[in-house]
Amino acid sequence: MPVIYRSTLSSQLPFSQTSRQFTQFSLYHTKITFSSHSNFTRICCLKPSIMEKDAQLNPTILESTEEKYSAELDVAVKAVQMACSLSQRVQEGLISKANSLVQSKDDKSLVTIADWSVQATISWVLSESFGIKNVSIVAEEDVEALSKPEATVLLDSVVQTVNECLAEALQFGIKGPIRPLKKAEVLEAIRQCNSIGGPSGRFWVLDPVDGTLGFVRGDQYAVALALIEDGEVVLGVLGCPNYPLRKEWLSYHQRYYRIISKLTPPRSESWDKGFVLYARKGSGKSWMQPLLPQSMNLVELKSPRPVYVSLVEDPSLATFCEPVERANSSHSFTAGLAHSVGVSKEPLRVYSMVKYAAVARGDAEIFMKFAKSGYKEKIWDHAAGTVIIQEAGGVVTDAGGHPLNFSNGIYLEGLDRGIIACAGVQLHQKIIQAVDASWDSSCL
Ligand SMILES: Nc1ncnc2c1ncn2[C@@H]1O[C@H](COP(=O)(O)OS(=O)(=O)O)[C@@H](OP(=O)(O)O)[C@H]1O
Ligand SMILES: [Mg+2]
Ligand SMILES: [Mg+2]
Ligand SMILES: [Mg+2]
Repeated sequence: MPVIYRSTLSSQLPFSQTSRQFTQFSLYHTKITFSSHSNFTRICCLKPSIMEKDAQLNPTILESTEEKYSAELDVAVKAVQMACSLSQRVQEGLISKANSLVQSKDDKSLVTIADWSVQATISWVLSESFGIKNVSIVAEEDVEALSKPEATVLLDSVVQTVNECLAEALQFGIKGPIRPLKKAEVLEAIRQCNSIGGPSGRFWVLDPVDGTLGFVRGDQYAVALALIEDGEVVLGVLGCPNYPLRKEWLSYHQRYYRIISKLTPPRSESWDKGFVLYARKGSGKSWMQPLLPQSMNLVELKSPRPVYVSLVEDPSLATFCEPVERANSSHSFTAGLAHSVGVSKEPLRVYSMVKYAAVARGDAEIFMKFAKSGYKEKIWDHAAGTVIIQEAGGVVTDAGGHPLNFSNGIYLEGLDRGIIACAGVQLHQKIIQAVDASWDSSCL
C-alpha cells in the first residue's frame, strides 16, 4: 500500500516524501537500500557523506493515499477518456474537411469546437458526479465567442459534439444525461468553469485541448485535468490521443498522423496510439491506461501500467523537448543551455503537454520552456503534467529551482524565468546552473 512517510532525515535527503522517491534516490546513489516493515521504515546507507549510519525513519504515517481522492481520480480518468474520444473525432473531421470551425481568439490564439466541447463535457461529468455545488473549475475557455448571434453554427456544432460524446458515456462507466443537453445547458457547463483558483480549498484545473495549434494541424495535443487542494496539485490526468507507439514517431509531426491513419483505422487496437496518464500526489506512481477503443467497454480495457522517468543521467545521452513555436519558448536560449551541459541530440519539438508525458514515460529526459518576458504561464498548461512527472520520479521546477506555484490564481505567479522538468536531479541541477551562467547575456 502506498504510504507517505515523513523522514526525520529529510534535510539530508533530496527526496523525502514517498517510497517511490526513496527508490529513485537509491537509483542515483546505489548505496541506499530501502525496506518497509509493518510499522517502521529503515534506510541503510553506505555513503557516509549522506548519512553516518543506518537510520530509522519517523514511523509516523501521515496519510494513506490509497483511499483519498480515489473517487475523484476514477471520474477524472473516465472524463478524460471521453474527451479524448470526442477530440479524436473532431480532429479527424477537421483534417478531412479543412473545416471552418476553428476560430481566432482576441489574443490571436486558436480555439475549436473541440476546446469548447471538451470543456462542456468534462464540466458536466464532474458536476453530475460530485454535485454542482461541490465542483469548482478553472479552465481555459469561455463562452463569449460562442454566445454571439453570428456563432449559431458554431454553437450548434458544439452542442451536437457534446451530445454525441455524452450519449456514449455509459461505455466509459459514466451515467449520461437522460436526454440530450440543450444549448443553454451546454453554455452553462462551459460558463461554470469560471473559478479563479487560489490558495485554499479544492478546485479542478482544465485545459480542454492543450496544443490547439498541434490539434488543428493534425498533430499532437493533450487533454489536461488536475485537481488542486490548498494550493497543491493532488491529481493529474493527461490524455494524449496521438502519442505514438514508437517514440521516434513523435518527431514526425503531421506526417505521422497522416501515415498512421492510413495504415490503421484510428482506435482499432489498444496501445497502438494514444493513452491517458494519471497520478495522485504522494502515491509514488504514475499510470498509463490505453485509450478506450470504440465498441469496447471499460471492463474489457487492458489494465493500466506504471510509467517511470528515464534513468539516463549522462547529458550526451539525454533528449530534451520544448515547444514547437519559437514564439512560445526561446529555441536559441535552450540550444545554448543544451550545448553548455553537453546535450548533443536534436531537440524534440512537440506541441502541448505531450512533452510532460514524454518525460514521465522515459521517452525524453528534459523539458524546458522559456517564454518571452511579460508572458505569464497559466496553471492549466502545467498542473497535470507536473504531478505526473513528479510521481513518475522526476523533478519539475522553475529556472530558480523552486516548485511551481499553483496557489495564486490562474497564473503561475512568481515563476522564475522558465520551467525545467527533468528525469533526475543531476540533470536538473546542471540545467539550473547553466541557466544562471547564461541568463545575463541572454536577450530574454
Ligand atoms: N506567447 C506565448 N508564450 C508561451 N506560451 C504561450 C504563449 N501563447 C500561448 N501560450 C501557451 O502555450 C500553450 C501551448 O504550448 P506548447 O508547448 O504546445 O507550444 S507549441 O505550440 O508547441 O509551440 C498554449 O496552450 P493552448 O492554448 O491550450 O494550446 C498556451 O496556453
Ligand atoms: Mg488556447
Ligand atoms: Mg494549453
Ligand atoms: Mg487549450
